[in-house]
Amino acid sequence: MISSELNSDNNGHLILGGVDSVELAHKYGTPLVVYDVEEIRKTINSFKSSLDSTCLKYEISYASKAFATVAMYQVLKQEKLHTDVVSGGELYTALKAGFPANKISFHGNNKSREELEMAVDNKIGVIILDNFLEIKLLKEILEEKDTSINVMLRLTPGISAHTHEYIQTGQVDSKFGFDVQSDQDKEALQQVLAIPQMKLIGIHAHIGSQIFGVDGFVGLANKMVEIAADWKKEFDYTPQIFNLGGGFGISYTDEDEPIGANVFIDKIVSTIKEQTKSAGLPLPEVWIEPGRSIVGPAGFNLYTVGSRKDIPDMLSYVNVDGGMGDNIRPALYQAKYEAVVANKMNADIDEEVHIAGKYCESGDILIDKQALPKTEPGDVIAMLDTGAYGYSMASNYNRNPRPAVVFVENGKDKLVVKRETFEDLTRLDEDYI
Ligand SMILES: Cc1ncc(COP(=O)(O)O)c(C=O)c1O
Ligand SMILES: N[C@@H](CCCC[NH3+])C(=O)O
Repeated sequence: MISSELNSDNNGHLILGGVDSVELAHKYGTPLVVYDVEEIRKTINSFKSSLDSTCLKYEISYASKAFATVAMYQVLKQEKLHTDVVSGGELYTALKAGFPANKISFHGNNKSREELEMAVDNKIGVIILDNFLEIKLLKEILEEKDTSINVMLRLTPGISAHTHEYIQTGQVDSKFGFDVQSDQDKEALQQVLAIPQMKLIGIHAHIGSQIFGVDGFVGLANKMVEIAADWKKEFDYTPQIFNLGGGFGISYTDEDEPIGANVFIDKIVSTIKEQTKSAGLPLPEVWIEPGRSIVGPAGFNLYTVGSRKDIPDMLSYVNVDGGMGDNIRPALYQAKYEAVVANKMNADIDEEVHIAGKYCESGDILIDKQALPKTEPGDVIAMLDTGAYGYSMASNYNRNPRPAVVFVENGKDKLVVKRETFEDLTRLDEDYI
């Protein structure tokens, strides 16, 4: 979200979902994570309408690692989306939220026996198999329980997306999936086809996250058709679903130029249509797994300004009451963000500063250089586009409690995750002496 697109009232207060963000900061305290739910729904609908126009069968499976709480799964359920989970914890949260089990995909490069059993017992929609041990474990579980389940194979297609190396996943040297270059995909296919309790419904690949170019997705679509054609010829098996993962980039600063969902989808689908036609394959169902693009722009982290350090001839540090514990991304990926002063939206820009967190790490700088009006202790800073991989990657570093989360929509606010307390921090600790 570009700061010029933000709404403010006559008092110069930032308005989120029809609610005064400064009042939210006072009511719930800071740091506070706020989601504009209408923004989430709008993005979901734009994915839906782009996919509707392709006339293909499709599913949008929200990647819940981007932000997974009971309330979020309830919104997804209301919007009739699928979701993907990557751990027993995400699966538990989705089920606890009443999210339909048959719309859940389970990912992960090292799912435990317990996690696989949990997925089988709850009859989830599909397990996305990632490695040979998992095929063996799942086979044992299905035999023991005398039941069956849908599976897909996650393939490593050998495609490098242009993004931060920590969030690339499709290149050959990746911990995820069956390597296509060395024919692990064919070995996995043969193993799965020989297990009557596993119903292989499709193939999956995910090339990375925060991707701006369509080339990687077009390359992936081509590769999937190539793989499917190969499998048909050698094994007489044709996957009915192509799941192309997520990774659609968003704009954190004006350096980022995201391509609309419609452009990605148009390119992916037209490639699949052309290539399957020339390979003599039926049109598959297309699944995508957007995470960041659905929740990223809808999220805002609110902080209160505290101390300040001015150094001659250098940028000043404006220190806030949160930091890397509620948003690790700047420290981990050198991710860039923008911020505004939520109670001074109409004030003139006065200076450029570092916005620093309160954690005991020199690297805990939320924004390296931000133009702001002159700030004072007590001002509320709103960091924009923090909705993906912010709260979901939060930690208790320095024994700071994790923030509360509030949903806003149509002028109403609702606390959806309570702020952690100091008691929560010691709840699992045991005495030693
Ligand atoms: C398998 C898989 N699907 C979907 C996603 C979601 O990606 P993004 O949040 O970039 O859309 C990820 C994360 O990179 C992933 O690993
Ligand atoms: N956590 C990453 C993206 C997730 C990658 C998941 N495969 C980020 O914050 O950008």
